[in-house]
Amino acid sequence: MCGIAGIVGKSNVNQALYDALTVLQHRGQDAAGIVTSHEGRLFLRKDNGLVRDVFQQRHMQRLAGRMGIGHVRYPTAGSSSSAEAQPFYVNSPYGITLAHNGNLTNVEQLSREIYESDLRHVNTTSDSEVLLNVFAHELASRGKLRPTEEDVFAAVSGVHQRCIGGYAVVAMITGYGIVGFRDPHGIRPIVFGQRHTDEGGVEYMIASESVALDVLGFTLIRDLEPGEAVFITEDGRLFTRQCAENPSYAPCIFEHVYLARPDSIMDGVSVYKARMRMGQKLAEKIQREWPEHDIDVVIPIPDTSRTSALEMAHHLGVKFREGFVKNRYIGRTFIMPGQKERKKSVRQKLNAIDLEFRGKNVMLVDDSIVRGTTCKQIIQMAREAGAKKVYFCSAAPAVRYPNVYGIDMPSAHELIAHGRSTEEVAQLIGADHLIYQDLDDLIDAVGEKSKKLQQFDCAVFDGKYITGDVNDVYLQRIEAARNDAAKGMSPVASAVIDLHND
Ligand SMILES: O=P(O)(O)OC[C@H]1O[C@H](OP(=O)(O)OP(=O)(O)O)[C@H](O)[C@@H]1O
Ligand SMILES: NC(=O)CC[C@H](N)C(=O)O
Ligand SMILES: [Mg+2]
Repeated sequence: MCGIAGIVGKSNVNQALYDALTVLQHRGQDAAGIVTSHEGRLFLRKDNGLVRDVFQQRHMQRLAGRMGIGHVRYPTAGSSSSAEAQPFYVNSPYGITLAHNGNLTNVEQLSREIYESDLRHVNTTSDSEVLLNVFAHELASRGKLRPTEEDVFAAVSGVHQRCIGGYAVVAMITGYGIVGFRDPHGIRPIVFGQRHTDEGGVEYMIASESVALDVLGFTLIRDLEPGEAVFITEDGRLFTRQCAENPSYAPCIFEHVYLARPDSIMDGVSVYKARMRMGQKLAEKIQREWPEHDIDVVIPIPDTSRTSALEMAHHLGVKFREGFVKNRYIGRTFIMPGQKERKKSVRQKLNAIDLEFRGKNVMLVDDSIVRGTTCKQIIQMAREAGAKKVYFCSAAPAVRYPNVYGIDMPSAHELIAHGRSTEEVAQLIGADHLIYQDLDDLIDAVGEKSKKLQQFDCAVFDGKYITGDVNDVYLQRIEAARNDAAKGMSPVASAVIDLHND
């Protein structure tokens, strides 16, 4: 998951895009970028680092223009080199820049096609640069000097026919406008909204999560449907079109578990409320399967599990206490690139308040257990703080299978629950008792109040990949290419062939 944003405004959009990326920072901490367009010229700034580190005042001053797009990156393909920071650029046709959240599963075939049939050159190993070239080729093949919305939507249909995987995209066509589109299963999220300027004009924004619209004073119009595209012209006219032949809703359920901010509304569902229902269902499971429990206190593992832990404690009728204090200057550990960094960060990030643990049977609650980095250390910290018994609860089911649609979990063997029973995981992490949410309960927690959400991409829990093209051979290939050890090898840095960027 990365964060994407695009704005067509009535005055310079650089500051608004910067603010939007700051709000979306939880979706990617590795690199950030913004490109704006002014009188047919593009202005780009992108690099590795957090938003606040990448953009200095001199960069902001250069980013002139009333429309632009931005990106915060968490790599799932290629390398984490700054050459793969987004947005990406191609000069033909029109000058197109693109920012992508997701991951393509047929990128090897597409790369071949781009070179052999489309006669295009791609200079990095990023799937997003491939996606940009597919879109550019489809738009070029319309053969128009001045593209209309019909041409843009036809190009998106071409992308849907060729690309497989998860993708939520914003792309800027220099001199024409900004297009946003979503893959035909709606795996990755994307919304759009509007705000009125004091002069009575309307500005439009496209973003990964509604919280970015909220914070910038835009009102949410709606989510893009799976397969749908929205095109906003530079002069502020908005068009939408369904561009896929057989679209179906199967959004990634992990957005609700961990990725998204709780104050976002996704596909009509409040992430906050979905997490509360996860907590309630966990409490019901404990009451059902362990009615004689002796839990003295429920303690969340900050940050993401707070919402479900509070609700779980309430429904269990057990005290809720904040037993861990989080260092507000440390970001999310799960989306850090290497295991060494992740491990170190847990200790730096969380510290126990001993008096909440001493002599008690504590139930620690996290939103999920993925590699087990967090829970192993946290359980040890709880014991060191004097807990009598340490129980552990996960608001998501066991993560047993890789993700291939935009979350960096490529290697089954790095997942602590892969091929292991709940008891085996409990032993490995050192818990006296471990409880996972049932998948049906998670699905109900997210979808029960929604008519359109009957299906989700739950591949990390059940191994069923919604795009139908993911088999063992593919999984072995990405595991070999992207496991932690492989990523740790020094990458052959791609040269930056790009717009001026300093
Ligand atoms: O089993 P693991 O591999 O450790 O992954 C799971 C943990 O990682 C995430 O926390 P993170 O620190 O990324 O973010 P948060 O502050 O939003 O909870 C998640 O909330 C779990 O705590
Ligand atoms: N997490 C994402 O959405 C990543 C987007 C893209 N696959 C990249 O690696 O840059
Ligand atoms: Mg966490």
